[in-house]
Amino acid sequence: MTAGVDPVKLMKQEVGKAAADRVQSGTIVGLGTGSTTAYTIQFLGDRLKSGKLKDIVGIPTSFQAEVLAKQYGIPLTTLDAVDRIDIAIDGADEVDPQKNLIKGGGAAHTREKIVDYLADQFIVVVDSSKIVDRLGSSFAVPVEVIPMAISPVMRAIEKLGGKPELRMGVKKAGPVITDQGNMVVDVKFDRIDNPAELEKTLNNIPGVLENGIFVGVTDLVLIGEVQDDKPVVKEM
Ligand SMILES: O=C(CO)[C@H](O)[C@H](O)COP(=O)(O)O
Repeated sequence: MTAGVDPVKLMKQEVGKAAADRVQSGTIVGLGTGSTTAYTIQFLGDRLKSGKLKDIVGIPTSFQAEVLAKQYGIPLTTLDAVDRIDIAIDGADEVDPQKNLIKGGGAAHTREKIVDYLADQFIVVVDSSKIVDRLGSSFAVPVEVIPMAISPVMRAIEKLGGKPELRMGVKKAGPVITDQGNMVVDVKFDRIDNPAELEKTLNNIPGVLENGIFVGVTDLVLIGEVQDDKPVVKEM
């Protein structure tokens, strides 16, 4: 391992690069959000610049992804201009053995779900700490809520047995505001037995825009691990 370099950062870099390696010229690419996909976006930009990759066009899943794509010279388009996405690459906060996910650690799960679900191939990039036996083991479920509905939604979630907490800003007074101008409630459940059912139940509460449970959509998970002091990428 390179002395003094954070091993998690190295794993994220390696896995971000491995995902970028799977993108082919002439494709429409969903660009995920977070610190891992930031490396993918950077590597895609490098490849375009060197000519190894040609004619890709990106669809960002957040303002962060859009800014990074512009910084690294990736041309962008919108869902109004294309009717399909070839490949989407995105991070996750938890991955279970069925490749179901919790996402939304960066409050971008609504746009991420739209883009990732539209892709012919959806690749998830994570470091090994994100792999869990059961969703909800360590991460709360992010739920994007329209601001005027915050109180009734939090009450409805409590009735479902969840412990909701309004996500607060860091270096910003008050709640986190999403790219859509909404708020995020992080919901801890004692145990999630049926992620597919919980995903639907949460989305049925009036005022909820989208939650961060992704079921049955992941094609491939690339997992960054450290082995013999070196970062390696495994597939699931
Ligand atoms: O869902 C997300 C943002 O809403 C991210 O993909 C998720 O939080 C993982 O981020 P990171 O790669 O920084 O660990």
